[in-house]
Amino acid sequence: MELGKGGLLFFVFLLGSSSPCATSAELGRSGFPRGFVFGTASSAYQYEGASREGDKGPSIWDNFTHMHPEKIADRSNGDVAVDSYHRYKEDVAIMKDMGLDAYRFSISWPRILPNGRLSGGVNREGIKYYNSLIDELIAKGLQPFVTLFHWDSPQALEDRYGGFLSYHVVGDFRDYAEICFREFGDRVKHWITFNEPWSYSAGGYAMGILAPGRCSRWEEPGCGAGNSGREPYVVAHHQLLAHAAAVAVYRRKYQSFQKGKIGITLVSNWMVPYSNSKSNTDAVERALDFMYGWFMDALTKGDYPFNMRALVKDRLPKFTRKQSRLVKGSFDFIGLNYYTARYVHDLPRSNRVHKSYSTDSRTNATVTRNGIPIGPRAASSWLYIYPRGIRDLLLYTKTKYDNPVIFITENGETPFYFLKPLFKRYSEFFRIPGVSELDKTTSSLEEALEDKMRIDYHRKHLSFVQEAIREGVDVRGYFAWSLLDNFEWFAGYTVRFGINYVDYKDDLKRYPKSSSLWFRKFLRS
Ligand SMILES: N=C(Cc1ccccc1)N[C@@H]1O[C@H](CO[C@@H]2OC[C@@H](O)[C@H](O)[C@H]2O)[C@@H](O)[C@H](O)[C@H]1O
Repeated sequence: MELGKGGLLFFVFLLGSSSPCATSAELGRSGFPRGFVFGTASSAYQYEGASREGDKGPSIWDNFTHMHPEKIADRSNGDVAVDSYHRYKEDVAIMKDMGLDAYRFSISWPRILPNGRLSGGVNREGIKYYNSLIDELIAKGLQPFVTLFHWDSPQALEDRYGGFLSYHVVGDFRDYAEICFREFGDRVKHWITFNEPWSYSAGGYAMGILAPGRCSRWEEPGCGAGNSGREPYVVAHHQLLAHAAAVAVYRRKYQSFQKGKIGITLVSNWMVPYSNSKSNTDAVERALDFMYGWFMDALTKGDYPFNMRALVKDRLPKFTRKQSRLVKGSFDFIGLNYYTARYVHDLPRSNRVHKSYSTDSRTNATVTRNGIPIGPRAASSWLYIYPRGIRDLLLYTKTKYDNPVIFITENGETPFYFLKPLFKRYSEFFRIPGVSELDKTTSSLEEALEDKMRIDYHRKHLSFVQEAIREGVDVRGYFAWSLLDNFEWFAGYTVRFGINYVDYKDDLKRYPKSSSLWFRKFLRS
C-alpha cells in the first residue's frame, strides 16, 4: 500500500497508542524476543583519555578543545576523560555485574593511524589496547559492537586536506577500516562505520558547535571559517562514500569467513506536526528528510530525498551511477540513536541571501506548542523527553524503508541539575512546565546516585520499543547512553548521562546509580 507523504505520518500517528501496554511491573528482559541484545554505549574521545599516550596521534577533538576552550561549557577536554584507557577492566567488570550482553565502543582512528594514513604507519600500541579491550569483553561474556568513527578524525588529515571536506578521506577511511577488520574481525561481529553522520555534518559544519567547529561567519555563535550552506552537504557525502567503501571491502574480503554484520548509526528526532494542516504535515516530512532521509534515502535508494534535491539544488553533491550503486544497500543493519522529539511547522519561502543547512528545509522546530512543552525537559536544552517518539520513528522506518534490521544504539537522558541552594531560593524562576521531577545538583554522593528520572526515561522508552516490536519492527537490540558519566562534547562534564556515576573530584571512582541497579534487575527478570 503506497502511502502519500502525509498519509504515512498519519498512519503512524493513528496506530500510536498514548502509552505502551507494559507496566513497570511487567517490564523485563523476558518481555523481549530471545536473543535481543541489551548493552551500553560509549565513544573513544569521551571515555579513553590517554590523549597523547601509547603513540596516539592527535584528533580534531584534541585540537578543538585546546584551541577553543570557550566552545566547551566548562572549558574542559578529553585529555583524561574517565580514563577508560587504563580502567577498561574495571568498566567491563561493571557491565558483567549488571548482566549486560554487549558493549558499544568506538576505535580512535588516530590511535591506530597517528598520521591518519596507512603510509604513515600502523601504531601497534593502539592495536594492542583494542585487542586487550575486546579480549576482556569476550572473556567476560560480552559482545563487542565497534564503531569505527565517532567524530574524532585524525588532525593530520584535517591539516593535510581538510578531512571530510576532501574526497581523499574516502580512501584513507577505507584503509583504516580494513586494518580494524583484519586485526579485530575474528572477534568483532558487529561493525558500525559512522556514528551520527548528521551530527558530524550539521554540528561540525553548519552550527560549528562540534569539531572542527566550522560554519559561516554570520552563523551563531560564529566560526573562524566555513560555509554553512555548502560544507555540511560535502562532509555528509564523503561520509556516505567512505562508509560504502568500507562496507565493500568488508563484504569482498572478510565477511565470508568472519561472519560479522556491518551497518551505520544514524540519529533522528521524532517530528510532530505543530498542527494537522497540510503545510505543517508537509513540513514534518521535510524535517525528517533533512535529518534522517538525508542518509536513509541514500542507503536504501542510492540518492538523496526529493525534498533535499529540490530545495538545496546545486549545493547538494550528486552521486555518480557507480557511487549510487555502492551506497544503495550498503548495510546489514541500521543503528538508530533516539533522544528526543520536536514540534515542526512550515516556514514560508524566504529570499534569505545567507544559505544554510539549518534553514534549507524551510521548517521550524520548537519544543513547545501553544506554550506547552512536548515533554519534560532534561538538563540539556535540546533534550525534551518524548518516549512515544522512539516507537513512531521505528514504525516510520519500517514503513518507509522496507523494515530494515535495527539496533537502538543510543538512548538516554541527563536529569535536570540545579544548585540546591540556588534552586531553593529561586525555584520560581526554574519552574519548567511539565518537568515531572527535577534532580537538583546534590550536596552528597548519595543524592547524586539517586536518578529516578533516568529510570523512568529508560523504562518508558523500552516499553515503546516493545510496542514497536509487537507491531512488526525488526529491532534486535537496545544500548543505553551511557555506561558512565563522561565528556559530553560541547557540554564538557556539566551534564551526566551515565547509569553509573563518575566522581570527577575523587580519582574518577565509579559508583552505580539507581538506574544501574534498575537495569541489573531488569536484565534478570
Ligand atoms: N549528541 C548527539 C547529537 C547532537 C549533536 C549536536 C548537538 C546536539 C546533539 N548525539 C549523541 O548524544 C550523546 C549525548 O549528547 C549530549 O547531549 C547533551 C549535550 O548537552 C551534550 O553536549 C551532548 O554530548 C553523545 O554523548 C553521543 O556521543 C552522541 O552520539
